[in-house]
Amino acid sequence: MQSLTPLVDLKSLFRTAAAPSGLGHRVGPARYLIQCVSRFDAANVNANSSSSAAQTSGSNLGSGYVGRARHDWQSACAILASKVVSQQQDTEKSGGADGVSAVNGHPTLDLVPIKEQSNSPTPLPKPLSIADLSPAPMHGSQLRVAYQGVPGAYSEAAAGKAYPNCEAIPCDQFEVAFQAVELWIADRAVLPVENSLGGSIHRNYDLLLRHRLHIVGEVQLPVHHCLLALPGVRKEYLTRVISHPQALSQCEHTLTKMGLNVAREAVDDTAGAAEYIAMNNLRDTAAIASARAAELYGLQILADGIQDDSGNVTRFVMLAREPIIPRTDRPFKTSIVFAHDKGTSVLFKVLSAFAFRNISLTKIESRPHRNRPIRLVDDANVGTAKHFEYMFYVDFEASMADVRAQNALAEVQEFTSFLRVLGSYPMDMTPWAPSSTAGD
Ligand SMILES: O=C(O)C(=O)C[C@]1(C(=O)O)C=C[C@@H](O)C=C1
Repeated sequence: MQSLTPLVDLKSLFRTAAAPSGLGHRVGPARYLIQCVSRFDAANVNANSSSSAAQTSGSNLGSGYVGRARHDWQSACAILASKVVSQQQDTEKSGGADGVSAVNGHPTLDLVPIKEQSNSPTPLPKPLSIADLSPAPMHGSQLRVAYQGVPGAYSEAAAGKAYPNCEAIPCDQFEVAFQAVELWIADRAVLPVENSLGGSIHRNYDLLLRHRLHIVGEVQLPVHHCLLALPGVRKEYLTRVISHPQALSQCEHTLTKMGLNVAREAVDDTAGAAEYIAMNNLRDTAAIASARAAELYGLQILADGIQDDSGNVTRFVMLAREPIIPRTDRPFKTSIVFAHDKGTSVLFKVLSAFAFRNISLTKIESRPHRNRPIRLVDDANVGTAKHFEYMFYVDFEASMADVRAQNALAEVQEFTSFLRVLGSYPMDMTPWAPSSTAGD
């Protein structure tokens, strides 16, 4: 009888996110979570109770975030990120990490590692209590989901679609959203990776590789853009349109057709553009953003549905510290990234490993190989050729629990010098209808 052995060491292909670095040896993740999350919770509750929460349908993403809570969260994230670095440096310098004072002039969170008991020469280890093990009291039952942008951003809507009852946590950069999950401040991150008109969001491909989070799901969000301005502002007054670069590129033709040949300026996110206009009372500037952003920041909708195509969809991935267990009872997708020392010549072989097994690829992306961007080739003695080096990202339609996918990856492993499974996760199969455009 033939014995079936797994062809790929699945464990080695999935890499797990580590506990917060620099703190792990003194404060375990659970204790770390108690200290930082409970502070933020207090700030959040205060802010939420003092502002009226405009609820999004199907989720509890309210405007309560707009005021203090968001500011608190964003400074908390910045402080936290710099604190981890400064703690690491302090620990390295002094061989110990006692108190941590203000960072960048901000008042700090209480993230000080637990001190040894000074009156006991040989402190006994303290038994774990149930409180050490259960993060539930700080979290409530709500999942905390980090996204890039401010309330009203499409990423916030994507977080609500992915996790309908979540507490959405705005982050000012993609990198901060990754760190929020790694540092146990958020449970998940929801980040855009590609848009049907604008293409890939390269930054997130690079960050997926740099960080150790796992893709645990995907959501596709129809993106319906509006042109927003202060009440009373007319199209003729505009000298500038601001938005996220993806949103600007998704509306380029429509803006031109509308006669808006004014300056385009890129900002961090669509809703942030709307907020900026409102905060600075800009009567010559319009933002491309969602109708929810108009509502949150008190702007009027000058034009509705200005995306160049009615089928404007952005695909987001959900990220977690742990992978999910792949299944075969529903359609799954798997995302991998690979490279080879001998450059792009292996690409055909890798792709054929999937073709042979009738596994469809849904996406292929290449990014510069940051560790070794250029390879010098000098085989003809006529100067030195320079080859650019790439990392290849491939999504394919199969679960890692499917033996076809395991065999394909075993083969891919033979052809590559680096291979990592970024995640195996359920495909977003929600029925979808194109949204209307300004021309309809
Ligand atoms: O700016 C926002 O609202 C975002 O959520 C970001 C983002 C993106 O990065 O592509 C998300 C969806 C749209 O495609 C436009 C912008």
